[in-house]
Amino acid sequence: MKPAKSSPVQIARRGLMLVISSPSGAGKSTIARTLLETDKHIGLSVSVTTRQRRPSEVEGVHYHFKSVREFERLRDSDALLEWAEVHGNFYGTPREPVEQAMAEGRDMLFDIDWQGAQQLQEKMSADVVSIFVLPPTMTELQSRLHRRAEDSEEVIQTRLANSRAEIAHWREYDYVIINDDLNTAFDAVQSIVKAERLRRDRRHGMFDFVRELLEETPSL
Ligand SMILES: Nc1ncnc2c1ncn2[C@@H]1O[C@H](COP(=O)(O)OP(=O)(O)OP(=O)(O)O)[C@@H](O)[C@H]1O
Ligand SMILES: Nc1nc2c(ncn2[C@@H]2O[C@H](COP(=O)(O)O)[C@@H](O)[C@H]2O)c(=O)[nH]1
Repeated sequence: MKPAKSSPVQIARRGLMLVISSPSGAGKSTIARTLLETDKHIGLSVSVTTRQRRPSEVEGVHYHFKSVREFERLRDSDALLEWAEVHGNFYGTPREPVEQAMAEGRDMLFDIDWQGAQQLQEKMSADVVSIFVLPPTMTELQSRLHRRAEDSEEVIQTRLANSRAEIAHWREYDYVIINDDLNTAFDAVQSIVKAERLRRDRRHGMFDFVRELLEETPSL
């Protein structure tokens, strides 16, 4: 006999944590921004940082800009889910908005480095899907940092010097994409999000089915 038709899902599906990392200038923030604009079902985890605000950045939208003292206070009171020193500044993910989003089944995007990705993977591996973005060439990476024209030459050189060590972590990610043509790279990210949501929804829907299956004829 076939099991009874499954009833509506009882347990809330947890949100997806989409982590995107790359060396500076490879284009992860551009891809992330496009995803946030086109997909209303994903929100951005707004990090705290001790870095200087760039001319184009808005407090509370791109980052919460903090002094080192304020950052240390947040870190030491366990208000950060993960944190790292990157290119000489501190960055961290506020814990509370993430835990709330996950519990409510809302998907979240994290534009964080490999150290942060490792920490989230250790703490919340079941919820994390990670993508590493590579530049097509190192020359193009350098050109993009210059064309962006948001950082001093000294900062650009520091970021370029750090890029090889960052790229060395590519294998730790679930997906790796090359951001040569932006549309192609963005399509790949959209496909990943779609597939991962489908996988989670299907697995989640199985909870009720399996429960009913096992309850169907208890004597068997
Ligand atoms: N596929 C692409 N082709 C050409 N330019 C690109 C492409 N993707 C992004 N860019 C440009 O490259 C520059 C760097 O991109 P972006 O700021 O997104 O990099 P990032 O990886 O987020 O860097 P960071 O880690 O420093 O924040 C920007 O000026 C952006 O417009
Ligand atoms: N571990 C974390 N890394 C973060 C976080 N927020 C941003 N970042 C990463 O820092 C570098 C530099 O960013 P930029 O905005 O100064 O160019 C980049 O790799 C970001 O992904 C965070 O909360 N935690």
